[in-house]
Amino acid sequence: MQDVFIVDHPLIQHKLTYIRDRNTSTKMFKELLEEVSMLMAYEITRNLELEDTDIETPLVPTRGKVLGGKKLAVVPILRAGLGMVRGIENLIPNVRIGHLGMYRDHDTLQPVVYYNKLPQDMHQRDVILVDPMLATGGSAVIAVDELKKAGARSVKFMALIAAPEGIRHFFDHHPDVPIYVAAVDEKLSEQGYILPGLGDAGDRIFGTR
Ligand SMILES: O=P(O)(O)OC[C@H]1O[C@H](OP(=O)(O)OP(=O)(O)O)[C@H](O)[C@@H]1O
Ligand SMILES: O=c1cc[nH]c(=O)[nH]1
Ligand SMILES: [Mg+2]
Repeated sequence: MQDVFIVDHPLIQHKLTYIRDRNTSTKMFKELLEEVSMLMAYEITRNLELEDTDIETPLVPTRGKVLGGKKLAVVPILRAGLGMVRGIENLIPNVRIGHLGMYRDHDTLQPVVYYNKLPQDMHQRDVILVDPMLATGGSAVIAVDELKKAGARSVKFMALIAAPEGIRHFFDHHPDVPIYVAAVDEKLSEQGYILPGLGDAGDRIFGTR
């Protein structure tokens, strides 16, 4: 399949420009990332199943639609993925949250997994995996490996910015998992940073540099 959906609503493009800007404060960075995540989640959840339900308005009985029984989970890749969770929770307050902790080794750029806590009933859940950055794609590939190992019913990957190299690497391993991004940037730097990108997402969210 190899589907890449670029969610480039004008509001998202506007906010993304300020997210990229090095002069944007930690507070604004977090708020903007949350807002963009909510807007992207609106698009990702477009095909959620609905079922009929009978209710009464103050005037007459009627039939309405509510979300069907399909179970969802949001799984952020720590740390930076945490910055995208609240925006999704604003739309789906009861969504279950799993956590996958990993960081890129600075020299090898290989992901190192340090934490895995997923809902027990993953085989019943459709998962939205979130991480702002898809750079070499190494972290996302390992994360989807973990989700598939846990039996996830389906997986969608939502990132803010992707590098073309990362998209290719991701689909080499998981062609069945669609990618949703706000932007596909030009390329990776020699140090494995996305260009033009936004710098180190985790450091900018948590103010660690
Ligand atoms: O596609 P890749 O080349 O694997 O790079 C992307 C990963 O790098 C960043 O995390 P980082 O390793 O900086 O950890 P952090 O979130 O704790 O800062 C980012 O949030 C992704 O998880
Ligand atoms: O540009 C990049 C690449 C990997 N991780 C980041 O946070 N930023
Ligand atoms: Mg980081």
